[in-house]
Amino acid sequence: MTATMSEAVLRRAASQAVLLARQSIRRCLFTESSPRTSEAASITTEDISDSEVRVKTLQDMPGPQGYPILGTAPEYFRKANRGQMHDVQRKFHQKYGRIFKEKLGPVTNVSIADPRLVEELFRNESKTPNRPPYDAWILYKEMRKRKMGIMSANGEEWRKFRNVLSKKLLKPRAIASYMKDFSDVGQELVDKIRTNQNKNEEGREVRNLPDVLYAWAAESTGAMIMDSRFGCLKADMPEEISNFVKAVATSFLTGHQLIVFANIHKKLNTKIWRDHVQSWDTITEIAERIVDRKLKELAERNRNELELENETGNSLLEYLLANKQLTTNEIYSNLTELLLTGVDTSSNTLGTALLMLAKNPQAQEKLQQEIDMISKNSDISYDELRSLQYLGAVVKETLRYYPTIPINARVMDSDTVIGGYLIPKGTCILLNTYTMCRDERNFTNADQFIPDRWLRTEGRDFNPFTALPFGHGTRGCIGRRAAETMIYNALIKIMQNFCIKLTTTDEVKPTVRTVLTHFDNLPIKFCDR
Ligand code: HEM
Repeated sequence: MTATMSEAVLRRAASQAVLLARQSIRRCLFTESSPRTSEAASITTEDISDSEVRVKTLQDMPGPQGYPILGTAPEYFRKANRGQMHDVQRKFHQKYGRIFKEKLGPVTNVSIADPRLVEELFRNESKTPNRPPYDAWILYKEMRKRKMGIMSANGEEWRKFRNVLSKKLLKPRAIASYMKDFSDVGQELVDKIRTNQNKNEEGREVRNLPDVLYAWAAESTGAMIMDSRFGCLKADMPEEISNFVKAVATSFLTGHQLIVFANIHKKLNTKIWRDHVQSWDTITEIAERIVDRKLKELAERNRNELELENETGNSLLEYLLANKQLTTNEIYSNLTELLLTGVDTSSNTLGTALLMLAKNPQAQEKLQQEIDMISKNSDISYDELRSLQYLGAVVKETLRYYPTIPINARVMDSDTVIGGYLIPKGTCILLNTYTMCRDERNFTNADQFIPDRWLRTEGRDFNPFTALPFGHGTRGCIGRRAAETMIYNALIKIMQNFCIKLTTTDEVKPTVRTVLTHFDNLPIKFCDR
């Protein structure tokens, strides 16, 4: 027991654990709406042993010893493990079990990889959950005196942003209004793929495919967030926009390099830090220019008319400007953070989905058959899109097989019991989505790509807390609906035009730099259908 934990806290925690154990048994045995899992369904009172009910402390928790002062940090920097944080964590879980602790320098993190523990964590969340701060973003914002946005803010400030933005981003009707844009951008992606195909090959590779997918994501997200068509996929893309797209990519890459020791990089003014600052400056400047242009345009329109429309009809930007709950500076910062978050995640998810389809020709054929049922020449509605079951299953299976965010995280804002351990307030808990999704105990044939497992007819037999690629709860991904809608639209257009094939038989390994990416090696080619 650590000195900082009072008896009262421990007693409260112990009774919390007993209560949780009882609730968990009751839920599993009697509640229809609880996650149905073969494992959970077979839990009995005997499974909750005495040792689980008696609360333990962090000191009792297993975990790697690590090196003096540095802890396990060197493990992640070893050559073989670089960019493989998801796999290092998986191996630690294989050795130490479903919950372990590790010291990274002076900080102790806890990792979990069991859907029941994930559920426990989410059920204990406060109304304003926190993820670990993205230090590089925070340092930049402090330096330039910029406001935080939905990604970087915490507490009541975050809640205000979330409430305002959810009204537009989480409502199906609001997302449905972007269908035309997403479909048009999907067509532009197909055109760009054709332009960039190497002309002398049959089944052609595409030059700079990751950049093309990045540009697609910037164009789709921009259309939704900024109410602007940037022209990222056009041959005559303006230089300003080209710099903008590059800046978005640089900001994420350098942001990842700055995950550790961001403050030291800032103090020493290293190249990584300077590039990071430069990319944020570019993004902010362009984002602010777009918002200002819209503000001017709106000032010339009838406000009452605008306020009436703003629930569904108007774009996100018009809605934010009309509803006035956020200041102009808050709008700048929120739109920029939405754009930054949306582009990296969506482009990499689409890239990985294409790779999985290339690797699994049968799944690709089945998807093409479903898509061929819809007319090539008429616009598809949002409801029709959501009814394409196999398309949804392919994207879900891609995100299970290679979750784009392989490790989610929370910083608990009160002492919490998870898995029978009292975890002190302020501890960072890593939720290992990748590890859980590749665990045979959670998914049958976990190392195989089987979209059919997501079809309603297949009687899903896994715990929904195992595969949460968009996170969960009030802090879960606010762009989920938008991301799915833009990815579905892009896949429809691609499948209508091309068959995708692998260009290598070698093993293709992803790397993790906050997002899991195949952009360092995406060996696929596009053959005309
Ligand atoms: C397939 C693509 C995407 C994936 C896999 C993804 C995944 C995630 C995950 C795992 C989180 C953390 C959730 C949590 O903490 O529980 C998250 C948060 C977030 N995502 Fe996404 N995301 C995607 C696309 C997008 C898009 C397109 C946008 C913007 C339009 C977006 C905006 C955000 C924001 C703003 C947050 C922070 C929400 C908050 O703190 O309240 N995401 N995303």
